[in-house]
Amino acid sequence: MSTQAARVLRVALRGEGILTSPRFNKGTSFTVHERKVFGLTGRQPWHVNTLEEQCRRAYDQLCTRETPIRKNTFLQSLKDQNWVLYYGLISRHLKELIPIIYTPTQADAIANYSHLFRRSEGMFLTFSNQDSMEEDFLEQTKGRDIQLFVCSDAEAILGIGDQGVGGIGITTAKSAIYTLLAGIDPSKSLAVTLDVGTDNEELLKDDLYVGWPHNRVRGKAYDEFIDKFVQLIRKHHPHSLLHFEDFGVNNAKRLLDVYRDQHAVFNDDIQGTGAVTLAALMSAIGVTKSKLSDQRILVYGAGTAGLGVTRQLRDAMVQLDALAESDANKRFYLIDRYGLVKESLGPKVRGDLREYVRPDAEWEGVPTNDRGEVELLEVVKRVKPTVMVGCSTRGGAFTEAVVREMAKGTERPIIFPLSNPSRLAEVDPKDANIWTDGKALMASGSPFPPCKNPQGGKDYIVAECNNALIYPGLGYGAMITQARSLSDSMIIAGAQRLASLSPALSDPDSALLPDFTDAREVNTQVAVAVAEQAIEEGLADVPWKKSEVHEHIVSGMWQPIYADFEYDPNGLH
Ligand SMILES: NC(=O)C1=CN([C@@H]2O[C@H](COP(=O)(O)OP(=O)(O)OC[C@H]3O[C@@H](n4cnc5c(N)ncnc54)[C@H](O)[C@@H]3O)[C@@H](O)[C@H]2O)C=CC1
Ligand SMILES: CC(=O)C(=O)O
Ligand SMILES: [Mg+2]
Repeated sequence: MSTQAARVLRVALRGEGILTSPRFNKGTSFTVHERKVFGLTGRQPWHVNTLEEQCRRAYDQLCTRETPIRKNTFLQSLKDQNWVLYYGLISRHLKELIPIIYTPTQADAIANYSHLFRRSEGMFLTFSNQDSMEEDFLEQTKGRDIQLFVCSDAEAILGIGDQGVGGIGITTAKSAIYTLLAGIDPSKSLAVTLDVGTDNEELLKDDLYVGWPHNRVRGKAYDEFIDKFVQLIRKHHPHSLLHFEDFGVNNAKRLLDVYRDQHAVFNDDIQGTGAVTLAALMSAIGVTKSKLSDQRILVYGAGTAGLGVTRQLRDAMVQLDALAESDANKRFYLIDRYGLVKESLGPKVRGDLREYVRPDAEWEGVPTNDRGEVELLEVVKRVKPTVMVGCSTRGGAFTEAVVREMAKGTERPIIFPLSNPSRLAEVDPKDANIWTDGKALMASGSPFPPCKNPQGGKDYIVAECNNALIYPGLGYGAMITQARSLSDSMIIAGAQRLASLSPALSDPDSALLPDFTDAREVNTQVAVAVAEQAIEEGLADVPWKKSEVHEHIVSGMWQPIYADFEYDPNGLH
């Protein structure tokens, strides 16, 4: 039982004020005593409901909404009304409802943000208003103990690209996942959209677009705007964690590198995706009984996530298999929109991919397309990859020919189509399962149904390899220890802990990662590993021994349970 059940909060709001505050509203669950004290007796029907009853009613209402996007809108509206009920309901139906509030459905909600708009949530910092940025920032944060900022400039939302101000929908979703899976108190986190304009012509043409209708600001002016925001966080919330989400490929890694020595910052698409993919791969090589450094890894889509995955796997080969970094780099074959990343592409290749550029000599005699590029199928034929990871946003790119070719070169092809939402997955796991005769070991970015075993026997559960399975724990482990930074070793510790929880460890025919039904327990374990590592490395700012970490992690988690309220004019509001 949570310690929070017996919590008493002193609250300054009364009447309509408390009923319209999603943080404090309990709807029909206000007690008779609270109704008297807070002026609610005449504002509520007579019956006092339990949270359980409220959840049943809300679930019945949700079930009348027939499409995922209508369910998403219903849940958003519930979140605007009552946080405990919203989180309580989703916690009771985690596996069913995470795809509604997160990928894949949230992608549609974001793409239609200006048309679905009812009420704003989070903080909107707009380029054209930057002269008053500090004032606007303090309006929402002054006196609040904000421990987590989740921000996006919305240039690369999931796989659906530039979504302008609609990108607030990814930061609110990622914040909600922090609460659901790592118990972050929703009053202590803030979702922020950094509206620097958009290059999405559809949005710019739309007269209902609610963001700043201007082309994306870039270069020095962009950097100064972002810096202004980061310096506000450093000044007013020095111990908070700053989570970057879905920035464009030219900014994501660059901003992480600029700020990681100044503040505890985390880029989910780079570090979270890298960590969850490392865990899935460790689990897969447990099945194939091989080492990380034995793999030939093809990464299709060398953008933010592709590079994040490559670096994380490379660093793990160095740290866990004692490979020299230059040798580890050679285990990777990167493909982007211009084909294989190789020497003769010259300046077409982004600077941060340099370490993985393949020498031209290695590709002499290999057929190229009209533009002289080496395409995916030819790379597969030549390299015989043991692992193929997709982060390209190209739905269906792992064709039947590609997958069958891969299966010729390796006994158990490891195939991770990570692009979101579901329609952008590089291959539907059901097809890859058939084309490999059930041999493929798979994990996907969005949820997919289990695959039938072509030989009969039990279905193959496709693990959901989404950073949401690990980032809440990575972030919470850093936050609770007030770590000065989220180090690479803390991330590897989290990934190893996640891999140790894989069902495939005890049964090689099972999923490569734990199921999302268990995602809260999984993230708790990840947070413990991260916090222990922070203490070990001297990065933590708490006087705990490692043996005390678990207790602190669990007792620090917010639970969707109603506290008892007392009225206090100087209390919370
Ligand atoms: N499963 C997970 O946890 C995560 C999944 N993702 C997904 O990965 C995908 C990519 O995301 P980001 O890296 O943030 O985007 P990004 O835009 O930085 O990267 C996409 C890369 O794919 C390349 N690309 C485009 N067309 C291609 C083609 N035909 N062949 C090869 N490469 C091609 C682009 O040039 C770019 O470098 C998205 O669908 C996103 O939802 C991203 C983060 C986490
Ligand atoms: C999962 C995630 O972070 C993405 O698709 O961008
Ligand atoms: Mg993302």
